[in-house]
Amino acid sequence: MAYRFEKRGSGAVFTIDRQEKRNAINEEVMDGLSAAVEAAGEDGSLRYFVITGEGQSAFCSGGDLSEFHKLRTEEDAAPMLGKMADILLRMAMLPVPVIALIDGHAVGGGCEIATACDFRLVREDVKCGFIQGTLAITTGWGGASHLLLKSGRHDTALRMLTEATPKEARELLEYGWVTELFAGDKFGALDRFTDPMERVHPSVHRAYKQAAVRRLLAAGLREQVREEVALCAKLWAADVHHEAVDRFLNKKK
Ligand SMILES: CC[C@@H](C(=O)O)C(=O)SCCNC(=O)CCNC(=O)[C@H](O)C(C)(C)COP(=O)(O)OP(=O)(O)OC[C@H]1O[C@@H](n2cnc3c(N)ncnc32)[C@H](O)[C@@H]1OP(=O)(O)O
Repeated sequence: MAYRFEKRGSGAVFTIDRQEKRNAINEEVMDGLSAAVEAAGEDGSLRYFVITGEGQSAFCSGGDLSEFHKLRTEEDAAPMLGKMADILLRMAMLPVPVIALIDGHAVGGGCEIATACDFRLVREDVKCGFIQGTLAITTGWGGASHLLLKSGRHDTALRMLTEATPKEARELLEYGWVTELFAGDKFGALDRFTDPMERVHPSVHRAYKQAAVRRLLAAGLREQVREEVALCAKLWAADVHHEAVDRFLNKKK
């Protein structure tokens, strides 16, 4: 199984479990996350939803390039990009706080997943970044739209996207992307973070979350994500992208 979905106390935790691929997202993980988001949306007892990666090497390394490299054209790429973008939108709109528990590097689509969450708890020595630019594509799962609408700072958001380099967690704390840094056990960090929330009636969280979602939707998040998917799909078809992915996949051969 490429993922796990478990209740943990009053929360639910989705764990991507593909350490050998640095927790890259394939169709199986997408389908699992989609089902988990649906179940979480229907669970009235849930206080928060957490997404994390197994092991300490990577939270998530983005789309599984060995699997998605077979998508060659704009028409091939758009459904895959649109499917994950829709799952992340639904995850972002869950009626409870959504937390990315980042205990390893988060790059490419992994950084998009984290950005779609409400909070990002990040181990202090990991790096995160929208490295898609190094593959001659933009973000294609809606990450830039989530970032640009949620981020207080236009300049740091654009820097993250355009520089396309993984950045130290400490720098991303200054940027406002990291909510809180941690060292040591990730579930200890999660419990310290959720402890104050546990003392507030869950209906309060759900009410604030509803207000936050309403603001994002009013600002056009859904439409912007759709445009982002289309733009990425166009770039996906170019030779320069396929050559960059070839280089990544063949780097050790
Ligand atoms: C498709 C959607 C698109 C989007 O819309 O956002 C994307 O996500 S594009 C994908 C962006 N991701 C990448 O470019 C890959 C990034 N990976 C890395 O930078 C590194 O792997 C890492 C995450 C920093 C970890 O580095 P390290 O610990 O040194 O591991 P390795 O690099 O040696 O990787 C081990 C193993 O895993 C394979 N791997 C890693 N990432 C992916 C991936 N995204 N897809 C497929 N395979 C991946 C890597 O090839 C190695 O395999 P082996 O050589 O067979 O061991």
